[in-house]
Amino acid sequence: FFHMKNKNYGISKSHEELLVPPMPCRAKTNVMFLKTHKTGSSTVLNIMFRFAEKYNLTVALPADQLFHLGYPKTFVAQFVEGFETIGQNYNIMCNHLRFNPLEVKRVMAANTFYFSILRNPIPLLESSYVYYKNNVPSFRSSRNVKEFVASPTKYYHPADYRENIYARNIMWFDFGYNNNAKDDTRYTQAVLKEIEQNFHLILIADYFDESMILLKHALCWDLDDVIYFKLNSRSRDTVQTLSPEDEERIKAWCSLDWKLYLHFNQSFWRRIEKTIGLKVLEKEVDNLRTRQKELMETCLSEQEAVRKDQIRNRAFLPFQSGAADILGYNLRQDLDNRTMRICEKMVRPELQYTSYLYAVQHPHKKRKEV
Ligand SMILES: Nc1ncnc2c1ncn2[C@@H]1O[C@H](COP(=O)(O)OS(=O)(=O)O)[C@@H](OP(=O)(O)O)[C@H]1O
Repeated sequence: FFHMKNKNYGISKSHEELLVPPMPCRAKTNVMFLKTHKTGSSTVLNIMFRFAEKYNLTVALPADQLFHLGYPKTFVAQFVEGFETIGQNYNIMCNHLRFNPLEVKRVMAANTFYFSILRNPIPLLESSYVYYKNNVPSFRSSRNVKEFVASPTKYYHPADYRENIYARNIMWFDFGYNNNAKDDTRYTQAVLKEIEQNFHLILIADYFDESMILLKHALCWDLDDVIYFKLNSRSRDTVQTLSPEDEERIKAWCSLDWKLYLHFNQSFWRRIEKTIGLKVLEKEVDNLRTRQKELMETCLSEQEAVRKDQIRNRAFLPFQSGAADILGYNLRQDLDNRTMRICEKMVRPELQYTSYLYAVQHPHKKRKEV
């Protein structure tokens, strides 16, 4: 896995790069991704699964018929298929789980790289509302997201805390903390510090391409490893609009997530400045988008995601939920076998990919039914 860290920069090098000779680095293959909800995390999971396949890595997959690692229960090692025999020898872990560092460390090697992704809590709550409309009591009992955020306590009751996790500070919850905790500075500072200690990198979904470049550098991966097609997005007509007042209400209602987001958004940009710099970032983001466009032209019949009822092959139909129309892709039918394999991986939704890898890694177990 050795290659030069700067090999994808192209011909024109920045002043800084010429002064600092590129350091050889080794691609990290022990990686844990905390998959947060409605943050672009299915797109990241697809990147992780493709990397795992490329290098024949062992993935810590959910046991038996589950598609998540025990979520919303706090993670324990027994949620991983084969843990009793495989022990602390997994390379990749990226299915949904509620973070619990000591138990995750029982599964992942000591030199594992930990990262996660956050999204602005305002579009996140709207996305969550539409997606979990039928599952979450406080969403079910309100007419739309505007009505919910106008007076959340009218719909959000302590008796339903467990079912209501998607309605308040969901990222805080995914990281393993109490999403109904009092927003007290000493407490939030302590949590932020703990997350900083547990994770090597926190990405920001609102700057997804910049995040992929930072990830590529941190992991010493190739550009092609972080090329993606956007997965799990909604048709525009299932997105509900929010006013500036609604946005302020969400910041107050999800204040723990808001603090989390502000903190790591700042450290994300500081990290970029300190490592690759904005100039290199911009150039690499351009490269990523060019490569992504090329691959979309190669792989797809339509050059974009299509609505659920337009997806021809049901094997590529993403899981549908709530009031959302989750988009997917149609592959071109004239692809040669090798290209077809590459393209299939790019568009394979989370559940189908989890089931497929499970069948490959645990051939004697019953396949997960999607
Ligand atoms: N590349 C990229 N850039 C920006 N945003 C992206 C990207 N990929 C996915 N998304 C958006 O993320 C939302 C889906 O998130 P998840 O995949 O984490 O959802 S899930 O919890 O696994 O169901 C979903 O948001 P909404 O469309 O607002 O619902 C996706 O559109």
